[in-house]
Amino acid sequence: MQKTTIAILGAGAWGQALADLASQNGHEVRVWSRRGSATLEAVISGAEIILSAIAMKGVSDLVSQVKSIPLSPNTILVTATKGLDPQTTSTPSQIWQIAFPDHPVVVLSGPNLSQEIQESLPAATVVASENTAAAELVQLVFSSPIFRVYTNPDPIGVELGGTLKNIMAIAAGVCDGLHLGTNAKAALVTRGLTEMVRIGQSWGAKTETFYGLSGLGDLLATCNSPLSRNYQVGYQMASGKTLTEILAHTAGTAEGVNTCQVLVQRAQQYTIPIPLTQQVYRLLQGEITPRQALEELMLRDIKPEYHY
Ligand SMILES: NC(=O)C1=CN([C@@H]2O[C@H](COP(=O)(O)OP(=O)(O)OC[C@H]3O[C@@H](n4cnc5c(N)ncnc54)[C@H](O)[C@@H]3O)[C@@H](O)[C@H]2O)C=CC1
Ligand SMILES: O=C(CO)COP(=O)(O)O
Repeated sequence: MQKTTIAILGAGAWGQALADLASQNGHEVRVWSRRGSATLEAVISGAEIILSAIAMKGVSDLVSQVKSIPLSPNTILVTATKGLDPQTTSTPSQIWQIAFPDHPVVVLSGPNLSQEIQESLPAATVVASENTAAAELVQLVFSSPIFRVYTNPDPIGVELGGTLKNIMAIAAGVCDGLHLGTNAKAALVTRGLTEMVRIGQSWGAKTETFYGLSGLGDLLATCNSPLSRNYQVGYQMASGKTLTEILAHTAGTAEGVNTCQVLVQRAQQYTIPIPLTQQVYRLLQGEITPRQALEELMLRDIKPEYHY
């Protein structure tokens, strides 16, 4: 394909991996980091695609900074952040789209542990947008023999899959850390997916999106890999460490911690049942031990698996 100019905002593990994938495909890639020497203006000037891969806590501020810089009207905005805004409970793509109503916004999300991608191991991802042409361009830019990219028309569903699975990955880490066995893990991941679907429906996401790469796919990757920072948080909590101790020694961002708090707030507002998320929340708050969280989940009122 034609050489494209891409600005990657965020030089963390994920921003760097995505920058390398685009560079390997021959595109002109410029990376901006808040600690780097290049200005934001210089990095995004003339870029056809601006991709943000920063942590959730910086998204609103970054959006305001980008908004103060004139962009070409065709510039495509891509978000690869997996989190929720604590003030508004909005997703990153919603924040970008509200600030740039006339620009196409694309969500990039999938089972993509950055370390494996940096080792050139094969992976697949999803680029989702209401603007099909924008999603197809981003698909072309990143597709390679080691990175298979699918398009999808449900950006909110794709984004929520990647965001909500982080809470389940914390729970899966606890499950493995307590050596609860394969049956327990299967039950947790399956009921976790049911909870993700329920939350997604309240946001207007399509149910089937959660059964794809960005939902079930990312759930499986993150709940089963010690490379996941969220899984590590749960695993270490099972050994009795406090959240503060764990985060002090965690390299990188475990978004599930913040997402869990925001989701509890949103679930109260919209009356969404979120039993697993509630227990992860209470555990992270230091209100209960991992064993107590397990007991409370197992002793809930018995009920049908589905309400058909
Ligand atoms: N590492 C991975 O395997 C994957 C990560 N993600 C998501 O990508 C996002 C970034 O994750 P990582 O790169 O792994 O984290 P990281 O901790 O390695 O890097 C975070 C980046 O965000 C920047 N940042 C943090 N606060 C900021 C602020 N206030 N203003 C501007 N920049 C700020 C940091 O400078 C850094 O460049 C997260 O939402 C994560 O869930 C998504 C897919 C895979
Ligand atoms: O989102 C990820 C894989 O798709 C990365 O997971 P962690 O943020 O838990 O490391």
